[in-house]
Amino acid sequence: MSQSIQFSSPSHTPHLLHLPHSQFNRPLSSISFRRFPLTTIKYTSIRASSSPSPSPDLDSSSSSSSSQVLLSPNGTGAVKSDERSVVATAVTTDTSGIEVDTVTEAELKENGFRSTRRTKLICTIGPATCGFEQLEALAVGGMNVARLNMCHGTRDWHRGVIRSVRRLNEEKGFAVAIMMDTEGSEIHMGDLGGEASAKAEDGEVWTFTVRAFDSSRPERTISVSYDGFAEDVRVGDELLVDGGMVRFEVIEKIGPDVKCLCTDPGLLLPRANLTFWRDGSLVRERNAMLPTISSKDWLDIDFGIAEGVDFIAVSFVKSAEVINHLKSYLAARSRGGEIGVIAKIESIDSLTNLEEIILASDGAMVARGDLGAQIPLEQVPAAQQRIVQVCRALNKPVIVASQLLESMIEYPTPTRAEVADVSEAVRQRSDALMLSGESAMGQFPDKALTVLRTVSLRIERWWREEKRHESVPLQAIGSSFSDKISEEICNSAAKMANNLGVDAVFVYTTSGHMASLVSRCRPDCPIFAFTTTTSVRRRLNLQWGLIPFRLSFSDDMESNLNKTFSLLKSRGMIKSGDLVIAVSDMLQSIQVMNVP
Ligand SMILES: Nc1ncnc2c1ncn2[C@@H]1O[C@H](COP(=O)(O)OP(=O)(O)O)[C@@H](O)[C@H]1O
Ligand SMILES: C=C(OP(=O)(O)O)C(=O)O
Ligand SMILES: [K+]
Ligand SMILES: [Mg+2]
Repeated sequence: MSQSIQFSSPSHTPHLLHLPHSQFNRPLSSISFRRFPLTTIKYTSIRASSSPSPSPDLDSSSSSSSSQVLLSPNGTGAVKSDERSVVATAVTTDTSGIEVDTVTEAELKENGFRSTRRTKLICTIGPATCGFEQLEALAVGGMNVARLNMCHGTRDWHRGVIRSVRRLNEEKGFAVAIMMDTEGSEIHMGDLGGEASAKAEDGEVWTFTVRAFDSSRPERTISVSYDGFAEDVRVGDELLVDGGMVRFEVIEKIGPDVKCLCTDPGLLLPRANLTFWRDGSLVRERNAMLPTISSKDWLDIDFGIAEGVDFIAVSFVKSAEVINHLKSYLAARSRGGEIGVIAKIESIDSLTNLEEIILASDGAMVARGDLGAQIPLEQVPAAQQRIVQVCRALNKPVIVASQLLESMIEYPTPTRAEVADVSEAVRQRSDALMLSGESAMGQFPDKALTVLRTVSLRIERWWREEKRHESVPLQAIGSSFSDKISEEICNSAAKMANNLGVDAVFVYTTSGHMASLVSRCRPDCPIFAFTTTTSVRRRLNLQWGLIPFRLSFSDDMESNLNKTFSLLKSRGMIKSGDLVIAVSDMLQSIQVMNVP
């Protein structure tokens, strides 16, 4: 038997209360069935109530699916190494209509709902991880999103990776999303003529030049991407490579060549970012002249649209304007709202305009690599906390990125300080953590991912054991009345979930919005998000606590629940007696019930 609260309007005939049904007639503990008063609130529109059968996703991964197909996500929890052997196959059973990746299935069966990982994991794909088997190992290890940094590699190379990830999703039932990260027009070094790195020693004089090389790179010479470089720098400026990992002082300018003395030695990596400082401040005039999205970036964006990426992360965002521009560009060229725009917060301007940028975006990234080159390092932790809080308040997913496990590029074990940094990001309840060089070109990509996964799980459990339910009041964000109702429903459902100790919140959502509202509350239990399209399912894979499933459903909640229970039960992913709260954005309702 279920207990429900429902909101309805005169223009919409709700399915009233969910009366006991043959499938729901287990008494809910000792509480006798009682109808909650039906709250009738007048408003003109109920989102999605008029479109109970959303158009099917055109994505190839869904084309073979029947209307009953239910897909479960990957990487929601820990994967023991001995499970890897069983993980390889997607299970498709025509009779039951279920398709599910065995990682999630095994996880839910063995450890129950509580053990699922809430913090999402992003891996930058590079030479160390671009093969199909390597990508599969990452998916099995918990990768929710694969990031492609357009600063590196050719479009053909990126296309190969995108197609491999898509194939992995189709063949193994994963829901790994793809995030394309733009190069941006910031100044960076050339590609070192094919060398993996170059060592700059203390006291050496190097030449930074805008000249192109005909053949191989002359010794101690670095090409620079920006034509105005030699004109803009001055003798005495400090040149920071890769956010200060290596430092030089400008000592002489000779036409297109700039002679620089190495003051902090280190490894120069291909296409590393360059910033310059004068009298203790970042030189920014030059940046203001350059477009946030360069002409090369626009071509990459067209490529991303054509290849169907799920997110575009925009480097060096300065204002909301560029985000709005890109969003209208995408709306005109890709199927409605299918590509999420992530603002990378990595410049002083982006901090100044933080709220408006985040409001305009579909999410943000704390891009600590470049941010740490633009503001003093000791200010980065406070900036991180502020960005995470603003994203939470405005209900946008937030990614903490760069150097989380930097030492694991070379070593199989992280430093204690790195573990503490990962823990802090998890404790701040950020949606996702990101690996960069650790997974792109490091020696231990799978181990680095395992560290993120195990540390996330442990810190999340610790949080729950300490019963640190969120006491932070969440500001109201909905603009329409219908949105406000959805928000109140999700806030209440999350609170009820914590107070009643339910096993899971089920959310039925066509656009994904309702699921993100539940995620925003960071409830104690996992959130099963049922959505009708594979593209929404993949995008939800970036958000905290959401286990996104694809399922075709109607606006009849009782039949949706029946269908979900029987599909999940038949695969052993839930069991009779589990306590569930269900919310839906078609019928704005909250129901509490035991799984029959
Ligand atoms: N697609 C790629 N091809 C080759 N190398 C890559 C690729 N993506 C990332 N890398 C390597 O991984 C390093 C870390 O990645 P990332 O942090 O995304 O780039 P960056 O250091 O340029 O900001 C890069 O410096 C580069 O050496
Ligand atoms: C994630 C970042 O951007 P990129 O790796 O593209 O420089 C960063 O600067 O931290
Ligand atoms: K980039
Ligand atoms: Mg950056």
